[in-house]
Amino acid sequence: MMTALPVPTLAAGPAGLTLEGVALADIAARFGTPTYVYSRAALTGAYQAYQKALGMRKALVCYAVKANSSLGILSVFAKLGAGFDIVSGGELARVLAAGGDPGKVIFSGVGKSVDEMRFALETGIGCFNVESAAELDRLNDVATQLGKRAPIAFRVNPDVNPNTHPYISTGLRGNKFGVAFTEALDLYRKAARMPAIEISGIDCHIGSQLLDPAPMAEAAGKILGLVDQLAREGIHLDHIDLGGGLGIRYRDEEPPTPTDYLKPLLACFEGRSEALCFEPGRSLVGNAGLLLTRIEYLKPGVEKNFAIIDAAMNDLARPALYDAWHEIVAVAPRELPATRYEVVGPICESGDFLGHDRDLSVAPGDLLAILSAGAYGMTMSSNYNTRPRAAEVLVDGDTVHVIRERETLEHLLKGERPLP
Ligand SMILES: Cc1ncc(COP(=O)(O)O)c(C=O)c1O
Ligand SMILES: N[C@@H](CCCC[NH3+])C(=O)O
Repeated sequence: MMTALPVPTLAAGPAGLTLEGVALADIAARFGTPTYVYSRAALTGAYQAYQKALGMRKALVCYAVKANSSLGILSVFAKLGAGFDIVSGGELARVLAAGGDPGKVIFSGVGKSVDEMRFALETGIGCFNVESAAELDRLNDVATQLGKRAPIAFRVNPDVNPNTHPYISTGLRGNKFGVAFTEALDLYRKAARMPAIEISGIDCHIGSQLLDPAPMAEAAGKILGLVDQLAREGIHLDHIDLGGGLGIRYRDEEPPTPTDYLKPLLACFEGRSEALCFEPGRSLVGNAGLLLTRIEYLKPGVEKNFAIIDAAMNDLARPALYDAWHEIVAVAPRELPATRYEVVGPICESGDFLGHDRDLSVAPGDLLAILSAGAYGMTMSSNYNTRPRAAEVLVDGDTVHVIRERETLEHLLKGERPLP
């Protein structure tokens, strides 16, 4: 059964589940619960799968920081030589604090503020992915004031349906992201005349949790047509950024490997001189992490039985937000017939569930592992119900590093004051 689980370094041992050989029960005893637990070997393996798929191609993998922005995770990728895709000044500060190379940073996002542009220009980031005409004007002004030139790519919206959840699809005409395909040529012409703008590339990202390479290959074909048209006008690009989006297995999905996903894209760019760039998030971290939690109570109900755990929607929002499925397994299943449970947290919302109808052989106090929680888990967590956020640890062979201490109530109340 364990080989069917999506976390590559998770295994069943005599003392229950282990990650890279370290017992999850020991981690819970040392650090408490709820705790996010990551595997360095799994992070490294996921990054290397991209490197292998890219082979000798001139290419840069820019990890999408929004998927998991903890310094410990960023430092693993920085040491591997990755670039970073950021969407805020805060994410840039994190990349720098983790030892990332600013020259390998690309800055995406539809709402860059003047302060964020200034910070990024002063830091010397690799490229701004510009998402509107107004942003281009603002960037030209800010760079002029600083006496700098801003390297840019336009994020072009190719109007391709990625066949994913509507909340995480970004490349359709009706989305807020990027500049319209039909508008792109004129914007490049305008940018080419701006003194503080340096045209560097083109970018496109159509959505997340993609399980089929075909929509991205269609988008790449459209982008390529634009690149050639620009070249005919004397506007030559150094790089082509094909975004992120490759999906992972949460339940029974069969996502392509990076090699299979990139194959049709690389075929499009065969023999071309531009560097390629990718912005994967979920596929680098999603299955390298799990959320370790303890059952507080088992509560039989009239219609359903509830397993009430010490993690909640504030720790992992994806089930409540997207009705997303995360596999939930007992760390040390009991010799009991399985009971069907609603796995829920302590928050005062009926939407506070981590999983519906899960068959578990457990008793109160037992540990559960909520799998595939490495991406968009901690980064989307909150303090709702004044709940301190979970700790995070990273397993690295025999060593378990605390990469984020559990929040305390002092952290939560800091900066607030009652009226005098
Ligand atoms: C601009 C941009 N790049 C990269 C990503 C990373 O996507 P994923 O985590 O699906 O690889 C996202 C999120 O969808 C994004 O908005
Ligand atoms: N937050 C989403 C992914 C959004 C991707 C960001 N562009 C998720 O948890 O699946």
